[in-house]
Amino acid sequence: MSEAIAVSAKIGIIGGSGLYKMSALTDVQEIQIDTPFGSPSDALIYGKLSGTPVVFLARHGRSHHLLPTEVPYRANIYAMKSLGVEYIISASAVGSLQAEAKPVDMVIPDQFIDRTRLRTSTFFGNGVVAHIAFADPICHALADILATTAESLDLGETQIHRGGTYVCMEGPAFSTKAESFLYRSWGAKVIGMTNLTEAKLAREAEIAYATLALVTDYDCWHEDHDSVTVSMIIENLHKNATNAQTVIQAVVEKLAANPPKSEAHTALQYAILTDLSKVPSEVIARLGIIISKYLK
Ligand SMILES: CSC[C@H]1O[C@H](OP(=O)(O)O)[C@H](O)[C@@H]1O
Ligand SMILES: Nc1ncnc2[nH]cnc12
Repeated sequence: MSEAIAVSAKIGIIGGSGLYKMSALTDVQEIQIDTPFGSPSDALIYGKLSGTPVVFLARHGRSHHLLPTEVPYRANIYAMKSLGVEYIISASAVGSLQAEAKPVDMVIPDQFIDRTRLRTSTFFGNGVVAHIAFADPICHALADILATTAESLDLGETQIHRGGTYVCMEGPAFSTKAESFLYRSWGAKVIGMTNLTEAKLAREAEIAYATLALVTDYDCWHEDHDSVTVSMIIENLHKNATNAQTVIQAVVEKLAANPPKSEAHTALQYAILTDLSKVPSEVIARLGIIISKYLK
């Protein structure tokens, strides 16, 4: 179970492939948290960005030892919630499915398609049924701040693309050409392996969530890029990581000055179908802070 936690932060940052720390953090503390859903990917790193408290988590661990399937998504989101997080900025490496989004560009997606098969993407079950609305899986207000901020900065050759669909595949192998062409025919913009699962759990936890997707490659559909390789991705990730941190720090400043309202913050209000007074106390205890505000 979580111990008493001395720090809190309203803004969480989840760093994906290539973003294992935020260099500009000050007053840094490592926080080990245990949750009813197991241990997070790594210690949560509490610190201040431009004076604002934030908490950072490396999605695959700081040494990148977790496959996308192995990431403990529920523990990660629960741990963020237990520190008081209300907004999560996710930074993620993606392949581009459209020519206009070129490697080193940034995309702020607004939709997902689920191609995962091996993950638990809900806190509910075991006697408590809830169905969150997920038609708009990304917090518009947070995504708008991400896009507006990124557009206002000089990021060199990096261009910003507002909106687009992120296909979330299981991995760890990259797509076949047939799959890549299929996703293009669906009009999807980018492909990755992590963000849909995280966005669903964040919504259940009533945390606003948006993604800064960092384009590292053209997947395998592009005639000039026959297949995706990790070395190609890493090279572009290094170029992207500095820009991503610049954008995130500026976004944190805006969020701190003017935290937006988000529909995510009341996502469970009409979602829980079960009569919670009939649910065994151990089941309620496991859901803990996810549902505590709905217990009379
Ligand atoms: C290193 S390429 C594949 C890997 O990168 C992305 O990770 P993340 O979303 O955590 O940045 C992608 O989803 C795969 O997990
Ligand atoms: N082409 C790709 N497919 C899936 N995940 C990715 N992450 C970065 N590039 C990717």
